[in-house]
Amino acid sequence: TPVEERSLLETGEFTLDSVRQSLTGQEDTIVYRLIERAKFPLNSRLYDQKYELVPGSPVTLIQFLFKQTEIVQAKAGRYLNPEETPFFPENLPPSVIQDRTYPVFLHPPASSVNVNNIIWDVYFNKFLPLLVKPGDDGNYAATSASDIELLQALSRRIHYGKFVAEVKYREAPHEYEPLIRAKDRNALMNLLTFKKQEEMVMRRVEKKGMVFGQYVSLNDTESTGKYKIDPSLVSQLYEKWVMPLTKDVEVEYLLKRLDGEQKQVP
Ligand SMILES: C=C(O[C@@H]1C=C(C(=O)O)C=C[C@H]1O)C(=O)O
Repeated sequence: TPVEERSLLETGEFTLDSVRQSLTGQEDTIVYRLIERAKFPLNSRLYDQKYELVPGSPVTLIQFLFKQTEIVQAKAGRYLNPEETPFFPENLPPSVIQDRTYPVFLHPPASSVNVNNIIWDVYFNKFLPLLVKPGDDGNYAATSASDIELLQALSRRIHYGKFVAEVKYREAPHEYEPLIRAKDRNALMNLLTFKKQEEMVMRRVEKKGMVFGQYVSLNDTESTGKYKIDPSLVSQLYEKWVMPLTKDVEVEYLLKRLDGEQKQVP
């Protein structure tokens, strides 16, 4: 199996390289799911409580369906996996199946970082209107299923920042520790940022938007030059939100990285 497709929790080989390979594999999932969501129009009634699509409840239909989905998936053990972060963590039921155990790689006090409320807000208020055409086809069940899968893929990618941060910390603890103790967010952000890597990611996801978003025809000479989603929108999504939020997760994780750890004797 290509390394991009294996879970690092399976192999236990966490290095900056292997973590980046996992992020690369996750790009494929994100681009496929963008293409799937773009098949439906906005369907804004799903996201607007005033239509009261869930009778007698103060929540939007998407909130209702998302929470119910997480409840079912929690029973299957989804959130025992440290790569997964719930959007509605309150009162999730325990897993009903005998689950495998996961190796502990993350620093436990820092592993609970959760920015899903920000991902939710950015997705519905800023990004979705750019991705889809306006309108309402009433296809709420399929549209919400598509939103849920896409949001879960984005959340998994962004929260992978925890694994990235742990790897970077272990590679250079003496560089990180003073900044963590000083709670210096800006200096931490600078230390963990690799501009060249970010530019590569942006170019690659745009290319994936082109390759995965082609219209396939049996007639070789026929090329419409059109794509199922705008490839530059994919790199915009990464530049404006996915990478900055991944780095926020890295910073938040690092700020908690020394919690519960004994102070070193100088
Ligand atoms: C995830 C990393 O940390 C930062 C975030 C990146 C991203 O979100 O793709 C890329 C480079 C770094 O600035 C990394 O170094 O790979």
